[in-house]
Amino acid sequence: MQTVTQLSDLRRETDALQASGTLALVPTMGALHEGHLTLVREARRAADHVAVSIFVNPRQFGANEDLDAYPRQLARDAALLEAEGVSLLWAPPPGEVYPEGYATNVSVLGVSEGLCGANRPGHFDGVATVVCKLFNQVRPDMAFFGEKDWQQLAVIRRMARDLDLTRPHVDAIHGVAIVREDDGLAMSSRNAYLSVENRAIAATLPREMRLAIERIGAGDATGSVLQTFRDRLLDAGFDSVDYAEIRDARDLAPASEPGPGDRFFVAARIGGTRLIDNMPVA
Ligand SMILES: Nc1ncnc2c1ncn2[C@@H]1O[C@H](COP(=O)(O)OP(=O)(O)OP(=O)(O)O)[C@@H](O)[C@H]1O
Ligand SMILES: CC(C)(CO)[C@@H](O)C(=O)[O-]
Ligand code: BAL
Repeated sequence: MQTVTQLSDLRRETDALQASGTLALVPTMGALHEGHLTLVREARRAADHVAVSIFVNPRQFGANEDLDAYPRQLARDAALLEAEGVSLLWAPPPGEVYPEGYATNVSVLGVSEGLCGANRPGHFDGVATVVCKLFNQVRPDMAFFGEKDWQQLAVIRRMARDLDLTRPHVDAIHGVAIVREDDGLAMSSRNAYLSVENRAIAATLPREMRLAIERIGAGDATGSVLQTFRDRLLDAGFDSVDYAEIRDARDLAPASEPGPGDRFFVAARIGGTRLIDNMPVA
């Protein structure tokens, strides 16, 4: 595996890889876990070569968010990726991605609004901007993202479609199902922030989501199911629920009568850590 940190070295490496087959990109912010490694394995199955980027992107963190605290463990991550047969690790410093004078923003309307977009103003501009840059830097044939960040995936697909991206083309942007811990909690680098006590409470999130979906399936009124869901998370020990909403899985439009094709989206906070999850309604 080649580790590259400078743009001036990147093109040589990606050209060499693409001379002998297809190239898949897996963008990450590092602190890798089984969720990321599942993306890498799917990418390896689909392409001849896999590139992984590790970049903690300052532009997608709000002023009061955890940019400084975000876990950085490049040597450990590099060893994990090497063991998975990754060909290229692209790990630029912030100044390489946003040099002095950098002034361009990619903003995707519609799907960026609501859900995480409402709680984290500017977050999806930061995501769209850096993913657009990563695509142009690496020019992969395909890219892999996790469905844990479902709204992010919708934003990236919308951007690729709207900007007529070809490397990768929108049809080559793949979503990978959420990888969960044994107790159902969606894997996330931020789970490492949880105390032992809060980690146990965190598992009530997917459990309560399944219960709520069952009640909706049984015909209970959605409004009262969602209110009970919020109350039960707070009773379990969560500090707050940022949102608990059912939306169309594709365009994220609010669903008035939940049914097939809709998903349940939740963000909730515990001990200062913000957890997100989503599941199909039917
Ligand atoms: N549990 C998971 N299952 C599937 N994909 C995942 C999972 N966790 C992360 N990913 C995907 O890995 C990619 C990189 O995500 P990122 O590095 O932000 O990790 P993360 O665990 O989501 O971190 P964070 O705690 O910051 O949300 C994204 O496409 C994300 O959706
Ligand atoms: C896609 C991404 C790597 C862009 O910084 C990030 O949002 C993430 O890790 O999901
Ligand atoms: N996993 C999405 C990246 C973020 O929360 O900033």
